[in-house]
Amino acid sequence: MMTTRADISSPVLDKLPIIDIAPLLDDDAAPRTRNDKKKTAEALHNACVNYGFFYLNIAKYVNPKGPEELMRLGREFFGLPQAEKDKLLISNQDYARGYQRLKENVTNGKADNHEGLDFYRPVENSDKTKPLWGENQWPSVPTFREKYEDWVDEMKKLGLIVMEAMAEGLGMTKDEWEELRAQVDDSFWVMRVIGYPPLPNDHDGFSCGAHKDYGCLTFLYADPTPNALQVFLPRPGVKQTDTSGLPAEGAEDGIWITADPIEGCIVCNIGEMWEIWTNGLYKSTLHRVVHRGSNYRVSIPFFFEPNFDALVKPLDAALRARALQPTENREPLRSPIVYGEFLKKKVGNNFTTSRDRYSIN
Ligand SMILES: N=C(N)NCCCC[C@H](N)C(=O)O
Ligand SMILES: O=C(O)CCC(=O)C(=O)O
Ligand SMILES: [Fe+2]
Repeated sequence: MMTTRADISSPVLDKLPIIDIAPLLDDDAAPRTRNDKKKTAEALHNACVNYGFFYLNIAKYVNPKGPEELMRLGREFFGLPQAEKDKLLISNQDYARGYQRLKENVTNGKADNHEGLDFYRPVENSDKTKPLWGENQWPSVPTFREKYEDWVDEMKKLGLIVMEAMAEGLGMTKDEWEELRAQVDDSFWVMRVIGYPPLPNDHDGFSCGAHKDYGCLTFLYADPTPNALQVFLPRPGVKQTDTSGLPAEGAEDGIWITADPIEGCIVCNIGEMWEIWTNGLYKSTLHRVVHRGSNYRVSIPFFFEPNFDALVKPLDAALRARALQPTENREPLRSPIVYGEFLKKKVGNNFTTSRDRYSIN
């Protein structure tokens, strides 16, 4: 079952896979059910090896009315007068939790053409002078908080469901899964509500520059706007037509494909922690947002991340797979990191306003 990156010059692989999570929701231990779960786990494994980006059909898991309502509430917030939104500025708290004005986010050193509202896992003994340790700032839009908190609960549970299936797909034993589970069972999750006006001056710049997500699994619910989210698929020998959005480390040959919303599905991609856990077998995929349409786009990514204190290092199951490869193809062993420390560095680089607070030069 263990495969390496497949030949992605095949045109069929330009289409991101769609994986139905329904078999993972069934508690029935009947052999048939087990087999369906196994197939789903294998599909996740292949999607992670070949793309790092895929759709999860969650129609059996959430009532579509839920996320539609989140979208409506998000739009209502972004539609408020600037002074109202500014009451929730991240500078009131820990320079992470709260509202960020248009172009306050930075990616690859350039301002992103979006505004956003970020929430993190609440912490005990909150202290707004400590990076990431402040309090969430909820808008006064009626029912906003309760509806979004419901979504957080649903997405946290979904995170564990998908993680367990991925553990199976990677060939982990029950004990190995328990060990991994203990690193993600108190997820230091992040939820963003992002508002994207059209790009100014004939589509200058990026709505969000090319990046990898930081943690484990991103679950993205977006409005139906097409051609906004783009995913980079490396393809040796195929020169990109548009290199401008790429950071240097990812400046390899390949193509950008769009990941347009599909009804009943969320877009899912894996973050850098999966890259470390699998020692590079699963690549965290570069993506960016280039919103050239004339509407105001809203997206709601939920980042299911490891626990703040999780020590993330290559998993034995990934090292077993690595041992099967010819020596010359083996990736060097990744260094362990503590997720929370890694996150602090990332967030410190994220805003024009936060660098001093996070001791970034
Ligand atoms: N996990 C989060 N918050 N993801 C948002 C990533 C957007 C890229 C970011 N400005 C960067 O430069 O890394
Ligand atoms: O808005 C989107 O479609 C993606 C946003 C994103 O990649 C992020 O916030 O990390
Ligand atoms: Fe992202």
